[in-house]
Amino acid sequence: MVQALGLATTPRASQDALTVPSERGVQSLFTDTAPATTQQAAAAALFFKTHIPLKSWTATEWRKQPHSDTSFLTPEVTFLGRSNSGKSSLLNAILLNPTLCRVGPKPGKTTTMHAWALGPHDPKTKGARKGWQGDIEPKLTVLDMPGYGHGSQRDWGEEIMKYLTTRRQLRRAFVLVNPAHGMKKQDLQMLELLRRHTIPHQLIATKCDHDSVKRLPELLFEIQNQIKSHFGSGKAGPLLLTINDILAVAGLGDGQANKRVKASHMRGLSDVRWAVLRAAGLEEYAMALFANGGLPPKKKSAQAVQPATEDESKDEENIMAHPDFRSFIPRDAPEDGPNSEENIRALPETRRFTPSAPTETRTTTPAIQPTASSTKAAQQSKIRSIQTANERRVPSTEYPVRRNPPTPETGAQVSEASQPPNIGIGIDELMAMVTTPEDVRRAKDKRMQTGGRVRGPRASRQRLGRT
Ligand SMILES: Nc1nc2c(ncn2[C@@H]2O[C@H](COP(=O)(O)OP(=O)(O)OP(=O)(O)O)[C@@H](O)[C@H]2O)c(=O)[nH]1
Ligand SMILES: [Mg+2]
Repeated sequence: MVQALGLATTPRASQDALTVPSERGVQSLFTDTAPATTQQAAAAALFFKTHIPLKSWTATEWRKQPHSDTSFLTPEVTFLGRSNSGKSSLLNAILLNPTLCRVGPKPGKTTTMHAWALGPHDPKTKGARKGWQGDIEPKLTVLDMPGYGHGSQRDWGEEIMKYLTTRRQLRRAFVLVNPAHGMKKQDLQMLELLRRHTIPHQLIATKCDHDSVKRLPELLFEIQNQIKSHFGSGKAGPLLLTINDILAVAGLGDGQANKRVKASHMRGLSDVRWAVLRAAGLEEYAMALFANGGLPPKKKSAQAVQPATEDESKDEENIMAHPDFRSFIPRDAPEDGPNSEENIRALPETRRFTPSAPTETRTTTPAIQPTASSTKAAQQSKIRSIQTANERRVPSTEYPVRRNPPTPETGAQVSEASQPPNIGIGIDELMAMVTTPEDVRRAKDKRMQTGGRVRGPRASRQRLGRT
């Protein structure tokens, strides 16, 4: 059962086929999702090594993608955070390409959304890769976002708000926070927004290599306390489970743009990579890829795609058997062995995680039976559509699933536990988070009046007595 609960009981194999840089220096604290085992870390590293990022879209192009496009189904994860929190650096590090996203010491380096589609194509020809049987389909899209807060663009709020609230294939938003600065107002507002729209999210503490690293546990507790005191324990309680784990990364930048950072200085990347794969539902794929020595995992035969059984609709049992069962343990679960099955079963019913009501597809869509197709390509696409349809039948129970409001046609209801708390935040509030160049200039003026040092032409003019 321990394994079924997703605990990291697998001893670290000393002789793994693929070795990954030692990244365990900074441990993730508060992990309800078990940290990646050595094998999982290696599988994740192999996935990002074999799936090369290609620019998929930028800025507002996401709106133009037709729904029939295959990219519509490609899972997406995004990286959010204040300007200069290290989003682009983290992306470069996990995607193993130090020059992919522009990085700079000044806030506001990234000015628009960039989406990278990760597919198993040849990086030179961008076509099919040898040994991959022509498969170039992107498996995952990762997004680099402009930062909010100081130094950001005025149009940040509106566009990204629209993206976040309407993008259906968005599987998880990683919110990056510098623990030395703690949770700022904008970060808490961002969490409110994510909760309100039940967008799965997870915190990542960045730049943990600085002096702050010695005080890291203390700083992370502080972050957790800030979140707790901000949200309280009311109706938002169950949703607190979505940010149970704070991952920590370090050594991803040195203050100089595009300078290669030594891999040995990086910490915590494995856990982030694994979390990305988990968010996109690619763990099995990555492990199969790893087991297959970096070649495409063997596809399941059409027969292997079974229709959902009646048992699968029993949510309670599904949750118990779910490898991420630990994610559902409420924060204030009994202290003594909180992850033991007895303790979880001992929790009152109301305290257990209740999954949302069945999706419209589970009740209305019959399981799709595969049929023989004439061509291989047609067969493969058929299998894919069956898998997708069947996957939709049982929604992910790890995080509250975002869905449309219940419609009179389908009658689908959203259970109370998954109802977003009624926290008011809209475009206006988000716009207020954004600092304009005027704001920055005004802040500089203020600092000058109060005797603060200001750099730049105005300061030089002042020094030369020309003002
Ligand atoms: N020391 C240290 N510096 C880091 C780390 N990660 C990023 N940096 C530095 O922090 C600065 C900002 O990094 P970016 O990746 O550009 O930050 P960003 O969040 O993308 O910033 P915007 O694009 O402005 O929103 C750069 O100078 C990086 O070199 C880290 O883990 N440790
Ligand atoms: Mg950036």
